[in-house]
Amino acid sequence: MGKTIAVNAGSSSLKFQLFDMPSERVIAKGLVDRIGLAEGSFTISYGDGQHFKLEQPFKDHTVAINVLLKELTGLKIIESFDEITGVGHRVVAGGEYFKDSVVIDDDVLAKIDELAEYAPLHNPANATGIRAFRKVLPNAKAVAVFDTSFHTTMPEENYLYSIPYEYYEKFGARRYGAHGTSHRYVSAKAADILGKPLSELKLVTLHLGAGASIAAVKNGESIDTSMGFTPLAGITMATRSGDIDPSLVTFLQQKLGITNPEAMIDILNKKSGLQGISGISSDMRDLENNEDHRAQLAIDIFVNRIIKYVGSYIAEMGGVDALVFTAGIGENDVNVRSRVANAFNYMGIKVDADKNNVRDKETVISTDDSTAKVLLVPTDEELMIARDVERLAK
Ligand SMILES: Nc1ncnc2c1ncn2[C@@H]1O[C@H](COP(=O)(O)OP(=O)(O)O)[C@@H](O)[C@H]1O
Ligand SMILES: CC(=O)OP(=O)(O)O
Ligand SMILES: [Mg+2]
Repeated sequence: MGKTIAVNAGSSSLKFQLFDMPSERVIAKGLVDRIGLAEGSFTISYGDGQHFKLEQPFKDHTVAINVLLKELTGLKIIESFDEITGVGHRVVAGGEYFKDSVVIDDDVLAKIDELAEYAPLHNPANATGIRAFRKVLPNAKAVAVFDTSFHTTMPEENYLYSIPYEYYEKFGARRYGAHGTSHRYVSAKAADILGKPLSELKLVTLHLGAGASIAAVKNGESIDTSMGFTPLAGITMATRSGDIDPSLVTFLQQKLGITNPEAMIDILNKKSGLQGISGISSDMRDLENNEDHRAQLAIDIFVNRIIKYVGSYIAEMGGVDALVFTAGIGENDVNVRSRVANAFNYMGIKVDADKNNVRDKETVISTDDSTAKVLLVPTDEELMIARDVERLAK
């Protein structure tokens, strides 16, 4: 019995939820945004709809965590740090080391550091978060929950690239995927909504946030997913290119006079995607209300890449029982959901326009006669993380 904090450290943000366990009651949740920039903000909601907001710069994750814990006691959300007995950390890349969540020790932390190249925007931030919490809460049980774990069931033919086999054996060069905790959560919820065992379902889960990925979940297992060796691959994202011809990397390096290959990968990670195509914004909300041709083109490309993956996963599984939309865009964007799902009208999948006119709510949005269900399931990675802390603390 105690309180568990689930931490989702991004490259420039820190999301968290504080749970009372094992009841799973959410005591507080919030976000530290724009870490490392001149203007940062910290918001927290707790109690019966109470809100707190602080605007100040956050130099790094350690500062963010210190402020977070100070405010939790200051606002009397907790009396003392000792009440927090568990800390669960989202870690994006677990490589081939981690098929499940683990209690964090020095060896685990060293491996998370070692895997920085497998998720350059995420693992270093995740490791910083782990170290900062260790300092402040040295007695709490710390657990790492990996985005890649859920995808370790992929068959060889889907996780291997068509490159010399020895590169996989020697260097671990393969597809690992990401967002697994979210794909796992929404798959289980989808089975509940459909009233059928997960072990008998063919699902395509669409995690469409700033980072975005699609998974083919067959009989409860991930059999394929759009992200690759790193979270740069797959569909178009907020600032990431998704799939491109790898020859473009060296071609553009030469054209742009870039000698450091990491600088080129940085462009593909941070200056591409919706931002790169539109030249306006990486945020779908800004693009939808903008009539500029390139804003609309960015959305068209985003939708087109999603449709290609969904179609290929339906073919790969030999059918589909449900398409499941989640994350920032998937939970809120009525247009993207209807454009993607209605692309499969030819096989009898249909979205009901009225039912689809919702945001952020667990619901069925397909017509009664649709040949597969279309679902909206808000994700909850933090709850899954807290549950794993509880499981491993025993
Ligand atoms: N009302 C909305 N309509 C369309 N897109 C939205 C809306 N609200 C949020 N989003 C999109 O969701 C994204 C953030 O999703 P989120 O799942 O929080 O991503 P991440 O965890 O990768 O930061 C934003 O970049 C924005 O494009
Ligand atoms: C893996 C990944 O892309 O995560 P996020 O969507 O949180 O950036
Ligand atoms: Mg996310």
